[in-house]
Amino acid sequence: MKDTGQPVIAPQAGDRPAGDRSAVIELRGATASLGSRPVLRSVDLTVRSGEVVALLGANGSGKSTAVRSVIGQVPLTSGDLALFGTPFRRFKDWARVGYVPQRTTAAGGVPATVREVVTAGRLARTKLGLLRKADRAAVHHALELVGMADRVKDSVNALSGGQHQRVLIARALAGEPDLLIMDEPMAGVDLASQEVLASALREQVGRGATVLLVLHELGPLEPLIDRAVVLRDGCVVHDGPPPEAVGQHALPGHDHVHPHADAAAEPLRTGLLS
Ligand SMILES: Nc1ncnc2c1ncn2[C@@H]1O[C@H](COP(=O)(O)OP(=O)(O)OP(=O)(O)O)[C@@H](O)[C@H]1O
Repeated sequence: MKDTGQPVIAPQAGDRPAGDRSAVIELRGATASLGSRPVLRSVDLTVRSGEVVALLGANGSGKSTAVRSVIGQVPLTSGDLALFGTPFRRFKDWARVGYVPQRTTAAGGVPATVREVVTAGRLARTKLGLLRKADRAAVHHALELVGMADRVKDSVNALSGGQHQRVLIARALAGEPDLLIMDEPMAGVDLASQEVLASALREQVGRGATVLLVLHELGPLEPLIDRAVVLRDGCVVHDGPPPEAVGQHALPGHDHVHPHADAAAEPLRTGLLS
C-alpha cells in the first residue's frame, strides 16, 4: 500500500485482491460517433466487481462519451456492451446503477429541495414509488455521507457549487448502487467538499461497490483507485496502474484545459494527459 500521508479510514486500492471477479462493465471494440464525428474508436474497457477505475484523458478525448455509452445515452455504432454479465439490450436492472453526470453551471429551473432531489435517487428501489422505512433511512444515510443531512429542506438553488455536487452524489448513493459511475465528480468543487466526497466514495468502496470515475486528475481519490484507463482521441492508450500523483501532469505533452472554467476567464491549464 502506498503511503499517501493521509489517514487510512477504509480499504485502499491495494487491499483488494484482483482475483477473477466478474465483469460489471464490459465494453468491447466500442465505436461511437457524435454528429459525423467518430468519438470512440474501438474502445475496450472492463471494470470488474469491486474495482475502482479512473477514466483519464485530455479534453475531448471521449471520456464522457464512453461513460454515457455505458449507461445507454450514446448508442454504439459497433462493438459490444454488457452490464453485470447481461448484454446491454437485455439489461433492465438499472436500480443497480448510480450515475452522476458531469456538472453543468446552468441553474435548475425548478426549485426542488435537497430532500426531493436525493429521494429521486431512491425511487427505482421502492415498490410503486412508496417510500418505506428502509428507503427513508437510505436517503438519510446518503445525505449524511455527503454532509448535507442538515440541509434537507433547503432549495438546491440556494447551494454552492460544491454543495450542489454533494447533493447529486447523494442522489446516486441513495439507491445503494452496485455500480457507481461519476463524470468528473470533483470538477469545480471546493477543497472541503472534495474531502467529503472522497470519504463518501471510500464508504462505497468499503461496502463493495464497483466504481467508474471520469477524472482529470486523481487528487484526493488517488488512494482508492485500482486502475486507470487513459483515452486519447477516442482510443485507449493506457490500461493499468494509475499514474503517480504528479505523474500524469509530469508526462510530456500534457495540456488539459479545465472544462468548467468561467468562459470569460483565461482557461485553467492543469496539464493533463493529451
Ligand atoms: N453533442 C455533440 N455533438 C458533436 N460532437 C460532440 C458532442 N458532444 C461532444 N462532442 C465532441 O466529442 C468529443 C468527445 O467529447 P467528450 O465530452 O466525450 O470528451 P471528454 O474526454 O469527456 O472531454 P472533457 O474533459 O472536455 O469533458 C469532443 O471532441 C467533443 O467536442
